[in-house]
Amino acid sequence: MLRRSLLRCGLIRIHGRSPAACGVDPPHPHHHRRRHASSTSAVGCDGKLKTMDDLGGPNFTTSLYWLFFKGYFQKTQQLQVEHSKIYGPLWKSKFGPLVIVNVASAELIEQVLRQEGKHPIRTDMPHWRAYRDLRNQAHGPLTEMGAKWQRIRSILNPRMLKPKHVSSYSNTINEVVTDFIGRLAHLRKTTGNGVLVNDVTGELYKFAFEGICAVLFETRMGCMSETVPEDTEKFIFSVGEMFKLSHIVILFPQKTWPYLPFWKKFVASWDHLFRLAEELVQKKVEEIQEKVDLDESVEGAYLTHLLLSDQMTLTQIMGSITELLLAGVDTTSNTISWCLYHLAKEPEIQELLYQEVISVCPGDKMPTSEDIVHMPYLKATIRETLRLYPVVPGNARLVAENEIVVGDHLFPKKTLFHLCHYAVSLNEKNFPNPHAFLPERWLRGAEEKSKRHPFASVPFGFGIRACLGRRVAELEMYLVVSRIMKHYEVRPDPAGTTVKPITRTLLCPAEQINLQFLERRV
Ligand code: HEM
Repeated sequence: MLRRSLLRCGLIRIHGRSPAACGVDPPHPHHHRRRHASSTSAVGCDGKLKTMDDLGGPNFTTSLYWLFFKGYFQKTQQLQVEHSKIYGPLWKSKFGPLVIVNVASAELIEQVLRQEGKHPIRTDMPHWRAYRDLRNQAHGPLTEMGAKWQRIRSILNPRMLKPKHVSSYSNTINEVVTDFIGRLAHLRKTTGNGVLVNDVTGELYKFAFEGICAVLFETRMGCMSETVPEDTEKFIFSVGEMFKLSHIVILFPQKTWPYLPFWKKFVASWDHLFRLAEELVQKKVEEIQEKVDLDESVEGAYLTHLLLSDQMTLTQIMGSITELLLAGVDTTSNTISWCLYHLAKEPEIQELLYQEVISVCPGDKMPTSEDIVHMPYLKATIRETLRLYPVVPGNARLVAENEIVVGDHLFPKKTLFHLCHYAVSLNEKNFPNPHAFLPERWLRGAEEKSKRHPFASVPFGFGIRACLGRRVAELEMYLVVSRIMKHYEVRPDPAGTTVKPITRTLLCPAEQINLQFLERRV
């Protein structure tokens, strides 16, 4: 039950594909013999396939012992590493009737991902869906499934992923970055003896929230000002509350939810999220209507496009926009926090970044997405951050419709896979000296890069259900990190605190990150 809840709160997918379509013949009833091995398979032509029963791994008691006695409950990313050392790249964890197959090698992860069906489905997320059913709200890209999910993605994808559209968000994001740099200056002066900024992750959370709202709603929320507007505070609080309660609600059987006190709070948090989204969408509708009435041309970015394109109802737009917002704040802000935390310890890397940024954008010139193309070291730095701290450290998939071959094992329908991205991207076979922060790994021509398995680090996922916000997130990260490097030399907290990662669905800093920002003398 507990593990099921952890997985449900994570990123579970259900996908199906006919055996022929995924290059796997139907198994022989007695001898599971594979005829068309996939390109990455370790099984020879005559190799007999093993079954789930042949797979090793901890039983329920052992798993509980690791989680609660050995203290890995909040370090499940590290549990991937420890268990893969004991059991190898493929093992099963049993939680009562629930069996999870852990996959911890780049080759095997590729095999699972390449057998993805036409409509991969994330976990049924019954608690999130139950709220939407209760309030007649629409599902968005995170919670929708099947053909309906595909339709949503086909509408949302172009303006989120196509480079020409994404680059048009540079100015909007740069405005938010300008305000963030101003906020850093203010915090240093008022609370940090002229240099220190406390809780950089919290500040970056507001930055990421403001940035994604500016892109999605084309509206500034005021998170960068000294006093954050009450409605915005409440929105941020409701997101946190909803995520926190999600973990609790899912522990109980669905039929008991209406009687649970925290179910009411959970519903109230969602109500607030949808209410604010509704207000913002409504405001935009009125703005557009006014312009239309005055015969003025209507220009705008994401939301305006969705409203004008008429492909979704207002309710559907709200459902999708709310979910984009939920997926797009903690992920980006945690990654930028980790990046700055590491850079603070690496003055030489900062110097290289600084030189790169000022050579492409001298003086007051703000970087655009076209400028970023000429900043390979910046891109490599963000990429290395995502390797060392994959915000989604483990991604799960439930193969619902057909049997699946992974390595030399044949798994039955409805097998739940847990893809151990953290263990793989920190394995020295894939990345020598894996704990070192080495952006060079990602530079074109790096010898190591050319030999590396393409699935050794896939921080945004892979395939048709991969991250919808990847391009926007990258742009936000490039713009904010490059401009911080231009203005400041970042140094560690003088208190010398070491911050370790923990898993709260996402990979988060276990403690507050405080950093010094020393003004660059130009
Ligand atoms: C550093 C930032 C980010 C990282 C590392 C990240 C990573 C991921 C990962 C690993 C997935 C699951 C992919 C899979 O299952 O294969 C995902 C899904 C998703 N992400 Fe992101 N993400 C980030 C930022 C964003 C942003 C800014 C947005 C919104 C604008 C966003 C929206 C989504 C959505 C909607 C999904 C679900 C897609 C679907 O199920 O169709 N993400 N993300």
